[in-house]
Amino acid sequence: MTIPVIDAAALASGNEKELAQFRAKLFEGLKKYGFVKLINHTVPLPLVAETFDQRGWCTPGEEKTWYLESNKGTIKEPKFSDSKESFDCGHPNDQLFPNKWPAADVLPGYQQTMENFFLSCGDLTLVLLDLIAQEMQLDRHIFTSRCTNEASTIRINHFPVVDRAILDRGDVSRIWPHNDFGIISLVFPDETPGLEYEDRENPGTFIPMPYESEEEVVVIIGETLQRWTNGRIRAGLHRVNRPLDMEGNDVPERWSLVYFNKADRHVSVGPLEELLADGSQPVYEHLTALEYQGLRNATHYPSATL
Ligand SMILES: O=C(O)CCC(=O)C(=O)O
Ligand SMILES: [Fe+2]
Repeated sequence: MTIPVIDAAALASGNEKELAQFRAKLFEGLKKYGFVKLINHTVPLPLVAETFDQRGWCTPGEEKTWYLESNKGTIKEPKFSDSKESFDCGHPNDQLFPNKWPAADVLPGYQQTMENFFLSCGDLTLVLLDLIAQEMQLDRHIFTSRCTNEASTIRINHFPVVDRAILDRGDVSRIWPHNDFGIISLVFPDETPGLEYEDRENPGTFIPMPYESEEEVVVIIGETLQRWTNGRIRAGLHRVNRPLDMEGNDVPERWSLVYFNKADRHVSVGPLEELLADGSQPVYEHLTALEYQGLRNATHYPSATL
């Protein structure tokens, strides 16, 4: 089971024939595996590199206080914890949970880079959602009419150097197996191996996602798209492990950038009517995206407030 690497150049060129081929491959890969990798996508590579360079938030010491206050995600559980720290932020104009930024002199340029990265990734996700809808013979805006990216988030994950014995003990991992909650996610990993996807032919076993170049982005189906489509497209279960072929005791440091594209907070994450038109019974209940996020956070992060 090998995740396809798909050339997305047609997104920029707009060539109709190439776009139709891209659309078909995108849908086929996402449906079969829950994951695809794209190259020649529309997020500018210098912007990805610039965002990776924003590692100042991770400086040990007091400067981190602002980040810990703004962080919505990192909650340590006593057991089965993730050995990582992360910075999250949302849409630049999010009114409900406004972003908190460090003072400009603490991390110059940080806010601007994060906002640019947010908007660029957001644009790509909306284009992909329209293409998926078209390939399913649905109204092309069926998903994007429910998603303005106002509730979407980006996360910079930092996996510090850790003693291999701690990870091998079995109660701490880099990230335990999970589905992302949103519609689709974009993951930009660094070159340190670690991201693994579930082998659907052998449930419960995971396959390392090969890293070929900094030009690629991994697209992952999230639970909201699974629910909207009443299970026709399934979320991609994944985890972050240590590099399998490493030597020595120190598991090397790793970074990743993730864009979680999420449904607008007031919309239902239950099956869409159009997906039940063939008479299939709804498999998921209706609740709003905000309620769903709260429910999933409570499962993943029992002490989280959001
Ligand atoms: O670090 C990665 O490669 C993936 C991160 C991830 O799955 C997440 O943050 O939800
Ligand atoms: Fe994830």
